[in-house]
Amino acid sequence: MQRLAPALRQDNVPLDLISLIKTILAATKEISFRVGQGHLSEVMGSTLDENIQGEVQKQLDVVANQLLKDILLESGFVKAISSEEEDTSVAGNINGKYIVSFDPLDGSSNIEINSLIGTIFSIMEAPEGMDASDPDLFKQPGHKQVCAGYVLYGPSTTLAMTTGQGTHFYTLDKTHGSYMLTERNIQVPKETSEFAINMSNHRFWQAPMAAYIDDLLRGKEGPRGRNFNMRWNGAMVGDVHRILTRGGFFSYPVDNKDPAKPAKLRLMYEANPMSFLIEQAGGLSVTSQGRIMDIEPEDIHQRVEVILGSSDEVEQCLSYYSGN
Ligand SMILES: O=P(O)(O)OC[C@H]1O[C@](O)(COP(=O)(O)O)[C@@H](O)[C@@H]1O
Ligand SMILES: [Mg+2]
Ligand SMILES: [Mg+2]
Repeated sequence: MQRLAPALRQDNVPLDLISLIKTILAATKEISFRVGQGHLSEVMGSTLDENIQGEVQKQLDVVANQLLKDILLESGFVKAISSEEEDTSVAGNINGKYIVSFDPLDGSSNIEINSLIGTIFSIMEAPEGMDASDPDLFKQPGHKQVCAGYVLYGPSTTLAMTTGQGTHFYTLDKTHGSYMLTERNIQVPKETSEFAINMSNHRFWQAPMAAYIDDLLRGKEGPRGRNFNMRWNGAMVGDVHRILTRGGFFSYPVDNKDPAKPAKLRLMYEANPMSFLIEQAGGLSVTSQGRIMDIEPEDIHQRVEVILGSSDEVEQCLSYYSGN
């Protein structure tokens, strides 16, 4: 079994990028330890503060954010960071080559039920000639990512990561504190009979998504001629991990539940990194209008519709929008 750094060197990943990845992963090892301590850790529970999205932050969100932020800003590798838990981007080293966006804890409503949570990150090169505090540093489409990944704090701590040369799984060996390469070149099967969507929003969806899901639910007797199974983790990291492992369809579509918030997932630190991982594993990741990684961002916290997973099923879903 190979350790992470030699595996990345073998893929000719630049040494400064490897150092940055190792820096992010050092924070995730600490988060993994704290998550594993559960209620033994004094960091469980809620703070009274709300983040910019108006959600009550869990204490663990705050701690995970602080760990990542501190280690990244101290490293000197980054020009700026942006995080779900920071209202604005935070300036780092003016000479830093990279910018990092992250969701320090994804699936935070799962914390108190001891279920799946994770950290999602996305790395791009910083455009030259811009100030470290310039929020426009982050206004680059997802296809500019040089690395993306998540760490899933499940029964084992698993890293899924891509540097543009396939998506690979690594497992944290807690006896040595090292991420070990456990599966190279993950492939998302083209076909699937499993879907993930928050069904409780059905009445708020647009007609094409409702029609697509209704046809899946009709199973063997419906137009698809086979039965479909459903899974929903309430944490995108858990759902995407299942899809990378055995295929599947995932969507958080636009809905009219809250007109001020037609989409739920965040482009910069949820949709873009997951899209890079899924595409590098042969899957598709789109909105009903086009490829997610081609979206020109306008805001570091912008939300976006997400439809991703096994390519045949994503295409099936899109055919309901195009009427084909
Ligand atoms: O509450 P719902 O509708 O089940 O939404 C679940 C979705 O919300 C998220 O948890 C949002 O992430 P955060 O926990 O980082 O806010 C996604 O991971 C997940 O897919
Ligand atoms: Mg999240
Ligand atoms: Mg979060």
